[in-house]
Amino acid sequence: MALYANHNNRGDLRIHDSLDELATDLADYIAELSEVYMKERGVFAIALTGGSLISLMGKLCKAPYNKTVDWAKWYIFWADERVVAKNHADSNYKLVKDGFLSKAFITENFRLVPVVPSHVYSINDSVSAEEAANEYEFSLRQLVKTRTVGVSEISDCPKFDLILLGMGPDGHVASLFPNHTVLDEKDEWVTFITDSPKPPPERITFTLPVINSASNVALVVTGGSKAEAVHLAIDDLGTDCLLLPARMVQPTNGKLVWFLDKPAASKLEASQFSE
Ligand SMILES: O=C(O)[C@H](O)[C@@H](O)[C@H](O)[C@H](O)COP(=O)(O)O
Repeated sequence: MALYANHNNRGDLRIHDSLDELATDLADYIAELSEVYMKERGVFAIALTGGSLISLMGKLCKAPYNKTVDWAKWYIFWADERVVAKNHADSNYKLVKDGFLSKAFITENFRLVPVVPSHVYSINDSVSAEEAANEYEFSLRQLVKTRTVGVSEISDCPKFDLILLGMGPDGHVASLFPNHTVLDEKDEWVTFITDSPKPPPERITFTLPVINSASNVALVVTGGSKAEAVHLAIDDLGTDCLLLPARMVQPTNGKLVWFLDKPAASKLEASQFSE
């Protein structure tokens, strides 16, 4: 059985006994939001990352979601991407394509989960990290103008309907790593780094203002190696951990939800939970 809690300003916690249970809850959550924004805006703008998140989203390609979700209205983005060729094993696009989109593209004879290929915004993999980030931001600006992606009420930032993030054991999210100057970026929507502590070194990433302008942000974090970072990102610990990237995820007008398994949640202060 899952445990649910609301932890002050650190969002809703959904803690699951098994990865299978977590994956079902995650698929329900994404499908529900997709329906809400389809009704409200006519489209659903979702940003993904890489990592284990993508296989945990796998249930969306199966019944009932493959029939109930209006995939043709989905617009898919990456909150971070490694600057490698799209067919490279390190590519977050390839991960999503193989694990999800290959089951999701409309082709002539194959309509399992029909996401429209032109609604999938992968990076230009034939230019430098800086150029790729600039081009990605330029595309986003066009889509914000047409409101395919919403716009924040309090800044000019894009307002994604949902940004899905993983978290590393060091507390990084997207390609926002601890103690990196990229955390201070306030003006750009999409920026680049060439010195990622986690390989490969060259990446593009949404900046914190963009992540924090989303309507919904979900952090999907599993495994005991993340337990300390989960504790630092969620529990009330004074000022010491305020610069942990995952703790800096604080949607201004949006909703934050944590999908955790029990090992990832094992160092959280326990008093807050109810079954
Ligand atoms: O490009 C990347 O490296 C990923 O986007 C990265 O931010 C990932 O989401 C986390 O490292 C968690 O990954 P796991 O869930 O696989 O541990």
